[in-house]
Amino acid sequence: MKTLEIRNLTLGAGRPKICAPIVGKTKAEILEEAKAIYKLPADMAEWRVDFLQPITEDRLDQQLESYLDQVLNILAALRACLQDKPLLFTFRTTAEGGENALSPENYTRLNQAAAASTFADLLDVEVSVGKTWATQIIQEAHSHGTAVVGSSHHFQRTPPKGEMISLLRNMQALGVDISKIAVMPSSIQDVLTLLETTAEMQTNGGGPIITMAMSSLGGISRLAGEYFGSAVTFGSVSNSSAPGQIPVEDLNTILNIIHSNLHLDKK
Ligand SMILES: O=C1C[C@@](O)(C(=O)O)C[C@@H](O)[C@@H]1O
Repeated sequence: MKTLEIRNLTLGAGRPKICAPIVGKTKAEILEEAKAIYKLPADMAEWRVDFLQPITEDRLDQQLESYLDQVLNILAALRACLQDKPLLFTFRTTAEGGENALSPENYTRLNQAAAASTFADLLDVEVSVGKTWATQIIQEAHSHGTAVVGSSHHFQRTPPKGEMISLLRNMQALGVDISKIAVMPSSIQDVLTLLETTAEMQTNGGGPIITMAMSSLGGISRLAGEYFGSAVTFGSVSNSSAPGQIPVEDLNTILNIIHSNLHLDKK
């Protein structure tokens, strides 16, 4: 599998990297969470921008300019706070399980502004925004040296394996650097389908992928990335950003045990 270098991290090789989401509603809360993450064994942080209390909650699209100023101001402060830890910028839309919504045009403008600031190392781009918009974001991100995580979230179900593979491959064809899929399992068979998809993608030669089955039923998928081929696992700090996330410190312990166990045969 191709790997991706982000600052001091190699994504797609060795132990999965731990990403801690920041879900504060205000600048003060956001920076407090970033300070806590800086001290934890998290390899990187994700700012879930959709959790930020917008200037006028229901009229985000109309207030875009001031919203962009607010976001970029916080992004600069986050960059300083996290120092060398890579930062993923994510606006998760309500349609994909997030806390806020933007028109496709404004979603594109927000992500392009974040890329142009160069404060974030990676941008999460929901491919459901459409090929034209996604391509514009990816091009802008790459022109500033910002990597892109293509994403697709299924909070109601686990799609069949063929559908998940097509989704992940289509993201790769769009030119993203990492492709991610999150699904909701309703049985252990769904979790196995997700793991099987991950293992199959690992051998297809594309870039790194990130997969998870949400809720406690899917817990194993957040731990077993080194076996099946998921490059990053999201772990909670005080509040989680999705069902089933495991606290960062527990994740670190378990991932380390799995990693050393996997290398026992080589000793
Ligand atoms: O896409 C993901 C994965 C996630 O939904 C999870 O299930 O851990 C958590 C989100 O914050 C992140 O953007």
